[in-house]
Formats: sequence, C-alpha cells, structure tokens
Amino acid sequence: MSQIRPIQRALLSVSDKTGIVEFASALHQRGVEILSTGGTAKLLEESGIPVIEVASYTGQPEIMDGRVKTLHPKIHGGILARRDQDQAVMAEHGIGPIDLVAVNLYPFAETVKKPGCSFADAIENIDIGGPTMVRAAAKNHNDVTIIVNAQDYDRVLGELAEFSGVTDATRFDLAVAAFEHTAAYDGMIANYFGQRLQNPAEPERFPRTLNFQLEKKQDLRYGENSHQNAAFYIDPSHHEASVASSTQLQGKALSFNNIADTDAALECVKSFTSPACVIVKHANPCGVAIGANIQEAYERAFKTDPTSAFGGIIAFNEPLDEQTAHLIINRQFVEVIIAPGASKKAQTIVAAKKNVRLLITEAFGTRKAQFDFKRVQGGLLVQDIDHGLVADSELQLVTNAKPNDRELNDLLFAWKVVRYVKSNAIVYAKDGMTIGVGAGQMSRVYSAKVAVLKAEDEGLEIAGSVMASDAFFPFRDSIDAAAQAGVKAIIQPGGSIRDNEIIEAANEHGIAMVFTGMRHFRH
Ligand SMILES: NC(=O)c1ncn([C@@H]2O[C@H](COP(=O)(O)O)[C@@H](O)[C@H]2O)c1NC=O
Repeated sequence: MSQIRPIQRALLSVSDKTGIVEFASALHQRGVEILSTGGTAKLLEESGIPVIEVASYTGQPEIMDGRVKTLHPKIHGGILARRDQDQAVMAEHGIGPIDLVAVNLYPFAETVKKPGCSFADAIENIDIGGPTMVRAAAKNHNDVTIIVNAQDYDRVLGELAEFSGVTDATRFDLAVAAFEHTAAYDGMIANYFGQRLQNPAEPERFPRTLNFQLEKKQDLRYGENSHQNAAFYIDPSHHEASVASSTQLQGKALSFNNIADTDAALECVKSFTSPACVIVKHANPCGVAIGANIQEAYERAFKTDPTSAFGGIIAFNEPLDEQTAHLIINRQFVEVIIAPGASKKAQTIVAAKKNVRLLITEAFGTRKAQFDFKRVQGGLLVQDIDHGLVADSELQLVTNAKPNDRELNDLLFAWKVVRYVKSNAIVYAKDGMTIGVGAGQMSRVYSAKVAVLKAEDEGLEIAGSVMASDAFFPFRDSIDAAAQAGVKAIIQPGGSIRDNEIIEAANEHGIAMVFTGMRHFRH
C-alpha cells in the first residue's frame, strides 16, 4: 500500500521563479503554511500570498549577502526529522516539520557561459544552501517531498488534489531527480574548477576529472550482439541536430547498431550544403551524392553500391519528400531514414512499411566544438570532435597538372566524404557522387583496391574520377593503382617522408594532386 504524506508546511526558495507564484497560491489554498527566502518571499508577498520569511522563522537574518540564509537547524531539522522517531528532539529544540521543499539553484551554468564572467562571479553563483536543502529533503523522501524542476509543480498539486498528500512513488521519483540535479550541478562546478588549477583566468580544455551526466533515453533490446545488454544515454546539454535528439515518427524500436550507423550517416550528410544523401552500412558510407534535389541525391548515392545499400541507413540534409520516400520504399530494404523533416505525404508512404524507422531531426545549425570519446579498457580517450574543414583556398597544389573546376569540386566533395569513412579510407568520386569507397583496410593500397573492385562490380566507370585519401600515402603503389584506374586528381593531407616520390608518381601519370595539410583518421 502506498504511503501518502500530507503537506502542512512548505519551504520555497527558488532562483528561477517561473511558476512559483501559481504553485504557492495553490498550496496556500490547500492550507499549507509557506516559508520562503528573501527574493522568493518578496515575490509571493507582492502576489498576495501569505508567507513567513525564513529569517523570521529561524530568528536568524540572512547574512553575508545571502551566503547564509537557510543553513539553520530549524530548517534542516524540520526537513531531516524522521517523523516516527525524532519527535522528542524536535520538541526539545522547537523544530517544526517541513513537508515539502521546492528549490532551484543559483544559475551557475548560465553565469559561467556569459562572456567575460570572472572567477569571482562564478564563485558567488555556487549555491550552498540550496543543494543542502535538496539533499536533505531527498534523503528524507520517506517523509518529505522535494521539487527541483518547475515542471513537477503540477504533478504534486495533482496528487494533493487526488490523495490529499504525496505518494511514496512520487516522493521517491522526485528524490532521484533531486540527487541527479545536485550531482550534475556539482559535476559542472568540479569541471569548472578542475580546468583552472594552473590559472583561474586561463581555463584548460581538459579538467582534472571529467564529470558529466547522461540521461537514459531508452533501453535497447541488446547491444552490438544479442548476448550484450544495452541502453542509449543522451547528453541533455547537447543542442545540435543529432541522432540523440531526433524524434522517431514510426518503425520498430531502434537497435544499438541502428543508432551508431544513423549517427554516422547523419553526421556525414550534415557536411553538405546542397541537397545530399548518405547511405551507411556498418558505420561506413557506402553511397554519398549531392543532386538538384534529395531525390536525385538518393538515386545517385544508391548507384554507388546497391548491394551494400540493402538494409542500410539513409540520411538526408533536407526534409524527406513524397517522391523520394516513394522511391526508397519501393526499391530497397531500409532500416532507418533520417532527415530534418518529412512531409505528411512522405510519412504516409513510409508508413506502408511499418518496421522502417523514420527519424526527424531539428534543423541543422552550426556545428559546435564538443568532446569526442573512445572507450578503452579502464579508461576513456577524450578529444575534440573532428570538425576540421579545408577551404579550396587552403589547398596546396603539388603537381604539374592542375585540377579543373569540375575536378576541384569533386575533390572537395570526396574530402567531405572520406572524413566519415573508417581508416584506411579511400574514396573515388565523380560529379558529386561516390564511385567507390574503400574502408577500414589495414593498408592504404588495399583500401584503394577495394574501392576499385566495388566500383567495377557495380559497373561504375572510375576513369575521370578523383580520389581522396584520409591520410598521406606511404608509398607510390596507391598512386599507380589510381592511375591505372583512370583517376584524374587526388586529394590527401601530404606529410609523408616519401611525399616527393608520391608527387613524382602523380606527375608521371599526369594526375593533379592537392594537399590539405589535415588528416582525417577515423578509427
Ligand atoms: N545560503 C543559503 O543558505 C541559501 N539557501 C537557499 N539558497 C538559494 O537561494 C535562492 C533563492 O533566493 P531568493 O529567494 O532570495 O531569491 C535559491 O536558489 C536557493 O537555492 C541559498 N543560497 C546559497 O547558498
């Protein structure tokens, strides 16, 4: 049987005052006595809600510019008292029970995000009394209701209306939310301090300990394989179109591999400004193309490797339209389609295949600097995410032959694709379409061979195409192979001790070659 706890006295102390007047007013109408701190009390009083200031309740004024407001035994005793065993001590010290605590904390995150925020400003925005009350109330959830999110006001009022008290289940759920809240808050402060060990004015990129909180979005049926348990956790502070923040409109539940592959497809397609399509299979793009519209982009991406596209993940950088949806659904087995929108008609067409997952992202914005993680046994490798881009003006021509305009466009296209192909990565491209993709081979020349083989098997003409390599060529063998296949231009980082040999090979074959000076390994 659920234990219902009535609310007779509440303490409200909030920095973000959204919804607090309505909440306090509803509590007052239910006969709840309201205690509150300076700013909150003032607002409630102005709104005509009877309130007792914490300072007058404890007989201790707020001191030190609010550094000490609620840190008093009458407050913490009232929150922490076990109603079934602390009655005598409460009576002895004149402590009355506090049954509900609604607190939100000083805006530390918002403060430190402000340009020019000083270390002193940051410090004054570390809430002490708030988390202390939150933790106390969450610890004593057996008797006390704790609210840290304004969106929970209505939930508690609903229970008060229905049960004249708050249920066990809700008190425990809110206590979990409270500890999650203080953990995230302290994690943020620890990161901020941990980046400033050498100099508070010059934060380092990587703090001494890395603290962050991820929220479980969903349990997964299994992991990479069926004997592995798995769940999908997301970063609530990540505000960019992503697989994590996408909305699934229809289809079977996403699997572990679906999510990983959809991420690869989406991140690649986000690189393009013209209508583009990326088809991913086993974490690698097996077809990428741009077109006049996404229908054409899909048609061309599919042509690269129809064999691998079967059961693939398809990503677009524009909303899915009726014609493209029709084409996909009637042509191929597809696991996931992801796009920044889908027309009603496109949705209806996809609905004919009830298993196909259709995911919608928000509009693509500017990509932000973020951490990228790779787990190893007993640790985590942390780096900046690879958002490195090279403008055509930064390309260094190293051969006698120069790429013409069409080849230059293809080089830049292939360079955007190769960044998302597992190393060693080789991409052949022509007219804004991949012709062959060689991924994940242990030697570069074999990736080049695989790309040629794939193109030949799909009846695609490599002659006249361009080649992109995610890292420098250690030997001339890949250049010779490219020449034999009819490649006209090559884009690669450069930087090999044998660069001269490589350039000479390109010159021998009349191939144009540009260096980017930037490598794009992807492991
Ligand atoms: N020092 C204290 O005892 C204390 N008690 C509550 N607070 C915070 O003061 C804020 C509310 O203040 P006000 O009601 O004065 O606007 C809340 O964010 C609450 O978490 C405190 N402030 C900081 O630690």
